[in-house]
Order: sequence, then structure tokens, then C-alpha cells
Amino acid sequence: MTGVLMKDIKKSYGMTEVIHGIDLEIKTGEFVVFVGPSGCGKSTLLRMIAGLETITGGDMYIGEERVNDIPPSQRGIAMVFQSYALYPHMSVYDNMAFGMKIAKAPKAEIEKRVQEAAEILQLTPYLDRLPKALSGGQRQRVAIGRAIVRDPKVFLFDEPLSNLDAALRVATRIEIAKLKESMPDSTMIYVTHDQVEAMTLADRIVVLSAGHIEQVGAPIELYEKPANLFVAQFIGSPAMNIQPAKIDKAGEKTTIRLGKTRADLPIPSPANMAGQEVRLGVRPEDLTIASNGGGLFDGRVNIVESLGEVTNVYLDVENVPDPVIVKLPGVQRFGRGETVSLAAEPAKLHLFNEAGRSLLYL
Ligand SMILES: Nc1ncnc2c1ncn2[C@@H]1O[C@H](COP(=O)(O)OP(=O)(O)OP(=O)(O)O)[C@@H](O)[C@H]1O
Repeated sequence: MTGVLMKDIKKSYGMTEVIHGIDLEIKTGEFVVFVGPSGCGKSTLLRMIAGLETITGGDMYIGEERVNDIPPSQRGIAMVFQSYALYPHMSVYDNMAFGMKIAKAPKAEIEKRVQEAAEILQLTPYLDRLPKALSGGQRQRVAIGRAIVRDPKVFLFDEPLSNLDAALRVATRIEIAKLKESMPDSTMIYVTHDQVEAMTLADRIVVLSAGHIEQVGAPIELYEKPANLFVAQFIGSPAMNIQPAKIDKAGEKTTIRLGKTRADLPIPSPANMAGQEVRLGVRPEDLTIASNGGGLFDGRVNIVESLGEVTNVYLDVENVPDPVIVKLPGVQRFGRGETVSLAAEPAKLHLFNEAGRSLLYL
């Protein structure tokens, strides 16, 4: 039973600090996903857990042990990389058995573990094949199998699906979800920039930006209650629409003014916020077309993207610099330049103060 604990973890390359003091507790058996824009430090953080990067400040624990100065091979972790890094001249079986052979494990034990891992990953029919005779997805499953066979305390995944095409990504993602179910006591930490992977696999998501944590929470919690504008616009696709509004009345409920419209939101706000400028957030999928013209605000249709299952409509709205996006189900037809009125349930609206913090977390 092993979790990971980070206390004020920092990383500098020369004079440049890229990780600025991360505090995070990952519990035994948790599946935690690190997400964030390119360069935010996801891989660096993962590699510090693995021992592939030195830690320049703070304490890193795997289980009870402080591992800052413990070499990777003694940390009890197994890492699965984007490039599968299989030995091309060895069969699937030998690739999976390699670590145990090197560790001089008994032959029967190796056989048992490889067979079990192959079973979990549906690789049993391929054990005699060479990697070149496998698809990309199967190769990545062998790389995962090699990690399972080592029976690590913690699994680390660094964008394991990003070399696969769309269909294989989905299939392998489902394999990883099954793997998690079949190994409920294993702690798994997974880096990705793919939102679907993060949302579907994670028990908790850690959103990083520029070397610090923006928010940690269950996927739906981050989606429904983002702590700040960064998380609000990072989670969800297309991104949440943001537009300026003003607080008319603060209190247990908040009344906002948006152009000529007023709306009562079931969001509490401190009394001293009355009269203040705020940012109103609304997800594209939470907007609807108000047939009677009595919506929250009006927009002029600019671009229509028909994807079959959904239609994304980009509208120009007065006082809003970026286009407002509406995501409607199915196929919808609009004429360019048409004016439509947009509505949303007050419970689906988000409010952020001038500093970008959600009023829910003030
Ligand atoms: N060896 C290095 N020397 C100097 N700076 C580095 C080094 N490796 C990474 N960095 C910097 O550290 C920061 C974090 O990089 P990291 O690779 O962890 O980001 P990431 O979130 O994983 O990005 P991506 O999604 O693009 O892989 C970046 O600003 C990067 O330029």
C-alpha cells in the first residue's frame, strides 16, 4: 500500500525555477492525472517522482520513505513512456520477463507473472511474437505489461497514448481503465494533455500551469466548479465563454447585470462586491437558443461548425472581445449574420472576480 507525498517540491534548471513548490498527497490506489499546457511542468514533476530528475527543493515520499536521494531502480516505481522502448529482438514474453530475469527471479514466478499480465492486457496470443509484428496499441500494451510484471508500488505514465492514432488511443485508453479496475491497490500517476483521457481515467486531476498547481479535484468537480478562470477555460471543449458583467446585488444570491439584462444566480457573493465588475462564465454546451428573444444576451452568427453529433456556433456579442461559442446537439442550421438570443440556466453560470477567482471559493 503506497501513496506519494510531495512537500514544497521545487525544480530549477540552473538559475531558472520551473516547479515552484508543489504540495500534493496522492493516496494508495488513486489514479491521478497531471494536465496543463505545454511547458507547465507535468513531465518534470513525474520524472522527479521516478528519480529521473533531481529534486532541488522540498521532500518527496513514496510510501513512508523519503526518496529524494534514492536512485530510480530502488523507488519501487515502473514508468511507461510515450515511446514504448521495447527490445526489438526479444519476443513479447521476453520483453515482459526481462526485468524479473535481470533480478534473478525464479523461472516459475516469472512465468506466472508474465501470464497474469498478458491475461489482464489480452496479450496471451502474442507472447511469442516480436514487437515489429504488433500494432502500435499492442506494443504499448506490452510496455504496460512489462511495468505490471515488475509489480511496482507506483505506476507512472508519461503520455503513453500520444503515439497512437485516434482509434487505437480509444482502445488503449479503455485497456488502461480496465487495468486500473483490476489493480485497485496500485497507485497510478498519469501525464497527458488529452482532456478525454484525463476526464475518463482520473480519480483526481491536478491542473498545473507555469510550475504551480491551479486546482486538484475529481474530474466532474473541476468541470462544474472550477476554482479560477484558468481551470474554467482549460477543462472543457470548446472552452468556457467568458464575458464582462457587473454585480447589481450581492448576498446569498448574486444579481448580475449583463448589458440590459439582469440575472439572479444561485451563487453567494460578499456584500462588498456590489457594483464590482466580474467575469461571467458559461460553457458552450450550457447555452441554448431562446426562441422568444428573451435570453441573457444576443449574438450574431459568424461561423457554424457542423460535426454531425453537435453543431458549434460562433457568435459575435457586443462588448465581448472573443467569439461566444454555443454547442448545440445534432445538426442545426443558421444563416451567417442572423441574430439569436442566448439563454442559460442560472445554476449553470459561473462568476469570477477581477483576480480571476471563482466566487464559490472566496
Ligand atoms: N533540461 C532542461 N533544461 C532547462 N529547462 C528545462 C529542461 N527540461 C525542461 N525544462 C523546462 O521546464 C519547464 C517544464 O517542462 P516540462 O517538460 O515538464 O513541461 P510539460 O508540461 O511536460 O510540457 P509538454 O506538455 O510540452 O511535454 C519548461 O519550461 C521547460 O522548458
